[in-house]
Amino acid sequence: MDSLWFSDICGHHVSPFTMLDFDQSCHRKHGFSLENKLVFARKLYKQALTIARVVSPSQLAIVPSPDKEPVDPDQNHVAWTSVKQERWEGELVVQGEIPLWLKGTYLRNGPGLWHIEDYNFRHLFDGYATLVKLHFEDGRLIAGHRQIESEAYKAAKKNKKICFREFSEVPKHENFMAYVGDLSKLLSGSSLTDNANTGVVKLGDGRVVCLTETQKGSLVIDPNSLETLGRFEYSDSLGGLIHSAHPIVTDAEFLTLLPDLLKPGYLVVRMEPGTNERKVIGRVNCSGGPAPGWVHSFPVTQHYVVVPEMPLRYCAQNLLRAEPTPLYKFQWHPQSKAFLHVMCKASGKVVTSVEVPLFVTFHFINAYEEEDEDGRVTSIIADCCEHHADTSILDQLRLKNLRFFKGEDVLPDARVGRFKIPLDGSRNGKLEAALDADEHGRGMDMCSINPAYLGKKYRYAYACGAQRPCHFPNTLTKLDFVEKKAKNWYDEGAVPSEPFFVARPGATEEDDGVVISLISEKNGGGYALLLDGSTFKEIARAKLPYGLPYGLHGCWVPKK
Ligand SMILES: CC(=O)/C=C/C=C(C)/C=C/C1=C(C)CCCC1(C)C
Ligand SMILES: CC(/C=C/C=O)=C\C=C\C=O
Ligand SMILES: [Fe+2]
Repeated sequence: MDSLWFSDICGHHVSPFTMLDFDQSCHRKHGFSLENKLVFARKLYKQALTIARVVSPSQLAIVPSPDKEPVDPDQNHVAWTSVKQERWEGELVVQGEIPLWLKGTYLRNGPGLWHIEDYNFRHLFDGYATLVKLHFEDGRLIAGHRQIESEAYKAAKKNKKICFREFSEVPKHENFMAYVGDLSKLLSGSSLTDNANTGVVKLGDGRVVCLTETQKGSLVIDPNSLETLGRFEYSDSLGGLIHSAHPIVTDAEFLTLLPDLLKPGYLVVRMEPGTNERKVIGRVNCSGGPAPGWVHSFPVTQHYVVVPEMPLRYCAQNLLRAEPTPLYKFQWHPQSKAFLHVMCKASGKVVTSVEVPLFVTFHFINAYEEEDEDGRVTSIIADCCEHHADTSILDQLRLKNLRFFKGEDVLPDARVGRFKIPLDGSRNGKLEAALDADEHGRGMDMCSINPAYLGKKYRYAYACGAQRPCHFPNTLTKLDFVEKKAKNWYDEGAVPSEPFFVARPGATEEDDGVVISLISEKNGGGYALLLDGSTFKEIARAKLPYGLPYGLHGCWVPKK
């Protein structure tokens, strides 16, 4: 398959995967007419025939495959069970005390529906998005959840089958012609999902947007009713089909990375509040590999954007496959090495690109600049939830693995990986654990910080850690990078979601605030939990009428 190349209508030889950027690349080079599109469609058809000759039928997914995942109701923790109903809202009875200063709505997004009819999805990341809200006011708590009405979700419900390409699921085709049709839709991007199931952000202008890794999966929602209001249309002509699922969002800007699959690299872009137009800050070329590394997230300092180039790279042939590979749409290229690039936010210049030890991360935690006594920036520190350069965590997040826990200690080890990037022209950066990983049970992911410390030297982070034996992060942990200690919260059999820090208005201490998490209990129940940001002790909890599935990332919408 590596030798399979498409040629675009302009005669450029490009890999099938770079054709995903077809609109962008051809437009840039030649403009884009209807006539060109037709010529392209004809060529595409011929190329699909070529692919069909070299790829086995199971890889093409023409034949519906009998790949239902077994679901054992006794083993099925509510965290990994589809949400019970489309929507619900109600006031919760609070045990303990919600601080009166906590006024606003915590929103949490995540993949909450993992089946259509009797077809069960395979991977945690495939589920249709469920948005949850916790509205705090006057010590009271109103909760609710609602399915996000993406095109992918609506089409699946209407047609009773998967209709778009999800993280690991691919629509099944009745026959070869249907496959060819779908292939062309893949290349134009129209068959990609808009299932915005990863995160939710509040833009500086107040709009609230749910996101995933496809750009079309940027959906505006109403933070009160949780209604899906429509697609967030980027008004620029930057093109491309994918972006980082975790933009950096402040009241002043929205920064994100657009991987360039045609000429391996990344565009660093910025969007101002009140606009839908992303403007290019600069471009980074990859230092290794046949394709850019997966960029689920990236960190910034006050003056720089750090662009990670992981050896886990986007992969053309895995994208075309219908049956998931252990690394899904990605491939591990250790020989291509790992790099971190540093771009100046003001000028767009790449000030350094350093090789670093191989790493695997979904989530960067924060980054900051280190200065010498004359105030010159000498290096950058960038922290992430690092999986010891082991990609097996991706497969561990298959629903089959999450649902069948028999008490074995199978969660792969993770740590807070701390990169040190020298700015003196040296070619290599360092990677070490920021604290002993035993402090948090060698589980580490789903992090948050006090947002006032974004890009600045910071002391605390909140994340999910592990109490072993376990198969998934099952604790909430507060990390102290000065004392190199962690405080852990644990409830036997419970699956907590990302601890989200909200600062007390007027606070001067970094950890003065509360930490919010939603807990899925082993008995099928669930509750909202508030911990004190400083002591990390419980201050309030409120039982939900039924347990909710696991969720990913959240945001805070303060009450105006
Ligand atoms: C839920 C989560 O964290 C990640 C979701 C990732 C998705 C939906 C990725 C989708 C993709 C495609 C459908 C095709 C192109 C590659 C890729 C961005 C992985
Ligand atoms: C839930 C998760 C990793 C857990 C590992 O310990 C990763 C989620 C990634 C997407 O947002
Ligand atoms: Fe994420």
